[in-house]
Amino acid sequence: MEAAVDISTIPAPYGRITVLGGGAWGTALAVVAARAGREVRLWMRDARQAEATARTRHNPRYLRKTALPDGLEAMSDLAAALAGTEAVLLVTPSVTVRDMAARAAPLLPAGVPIFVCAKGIEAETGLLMSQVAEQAAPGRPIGTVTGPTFASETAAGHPTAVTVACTTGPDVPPAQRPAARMALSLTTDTFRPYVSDDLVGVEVGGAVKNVIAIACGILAGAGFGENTRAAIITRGLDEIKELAVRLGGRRETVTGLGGLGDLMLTCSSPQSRNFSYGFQRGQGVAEGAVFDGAPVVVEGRFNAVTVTDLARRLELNMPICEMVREIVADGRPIGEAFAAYWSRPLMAEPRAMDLTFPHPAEDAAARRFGEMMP
Ligand SMILES: NC(=O)C1=CN([C@@H]2O[C@H](COP(=O)(O)OP(=O)(O)OC[C@H]3O[C@@H](n4cnc5c(N)ncnc54)[C@H](OP(=O)(O)O)[C@@H]3O)[C@@H](O)[C@H]2O)C=CC1
Ligand SMILES: O=C(CO)COP(=O)(O)O
Repeated sequence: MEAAVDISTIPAPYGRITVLGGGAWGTALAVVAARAGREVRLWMRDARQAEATARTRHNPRYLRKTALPDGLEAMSDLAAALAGTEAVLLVTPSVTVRDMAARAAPLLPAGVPIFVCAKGIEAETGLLMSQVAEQAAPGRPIGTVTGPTFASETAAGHPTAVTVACTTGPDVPPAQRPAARMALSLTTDTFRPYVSDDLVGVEVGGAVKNVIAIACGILAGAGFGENTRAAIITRGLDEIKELAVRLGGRRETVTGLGGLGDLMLTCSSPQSRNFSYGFQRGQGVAEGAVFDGAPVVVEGRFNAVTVTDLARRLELNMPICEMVREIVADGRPIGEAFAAYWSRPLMAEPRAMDLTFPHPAEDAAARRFGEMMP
């Protein structure tokens, strides 16, 4: 006989969810939540875009082919979007998270959780996105939904898995914890969330992988193949792990969906804006001419600086992120920056062995890469 399920252990999904940000990922998450049976309000800052979305049932600017399901309402009035909501997904670029959370806070009752889905680290403070939201909208659980998720594939119904993590009060039973409730609230036949209690670990993965993806893009654009990509992904994972652990996250979280999963996706697909930005730079396209000058959200370009600022403060060695910073922020020629990265002293894997030797072919590397890369 099958064991009876104790229904007190099953989380209650949220009834109404508000998504702040009508870009590609905000629209995709709103579609997922509506498909999962939630009543969804999708807030976008542009009134004309919201009106057209509501009228045509398609977002005219992002994921244009995706028909919006019943139960999803688009609007530009922030107070109306947040009225009566039970949980918020904040899905605007990382530089806007503090402002958006502060605008939402007075319109949200205490206790309504905010899940920040932007990937990054704040420039002025070195804080993770959940920590930024916690400061700007205190008095509520703060979490994230993250993982290897291209918006267009999620919206098209490709099987997609994410990690959901959230702060929780000490006495909250497992089924009432916001991460579990949000995971259930977003579950559909094709969208499968996992729950994590390591918010720091999953967020560090999301912030740093975009910088590593730029490095992979640059090297692919310069003509290097899969050996090089695998090396950068693996050494990039090591940088993510070091930062996550230093900030209080757990080592094993880094090999989950929000770490290795997202790193693999972003580092190996031209669909990624970060990879694609890097690819164009690696082919010799000048900084201002990438994406023909269009204002595309490339989080890693900005976060190469925020991540390395934080690493420097923590005295943590993150050489791939430093190389990307030199190229995208300091304007160092790619060949020179890569040669310097590649011909650093030889060392041990793992870092704990603490072993280094001078690189015997440093000058040859500088000549080779300096000649063949822009
Ligand atoms: N796209 C993806 O596959 C995924 C993206 N993410 C993350 O989600 C975040 C958002 O990315 P994504 O949706 O793809 O980006 P998009 O460029 O597709 O959309 C950005 C959205 O944010 C809005 N926005 C920009 N600035 C502001 C502001 N100051 N105040 C309010 N709204 C603003 C834009 O409005 P407008 O159109 O009016 O400019 C637009 O609706 C990023 O951190 C990204 O890394 C995470 C997982 C997957
Ligand atoms: O975060 C993403 C996939 O998980 C989207 O990556 P890009 O921002 O590089 O397109």
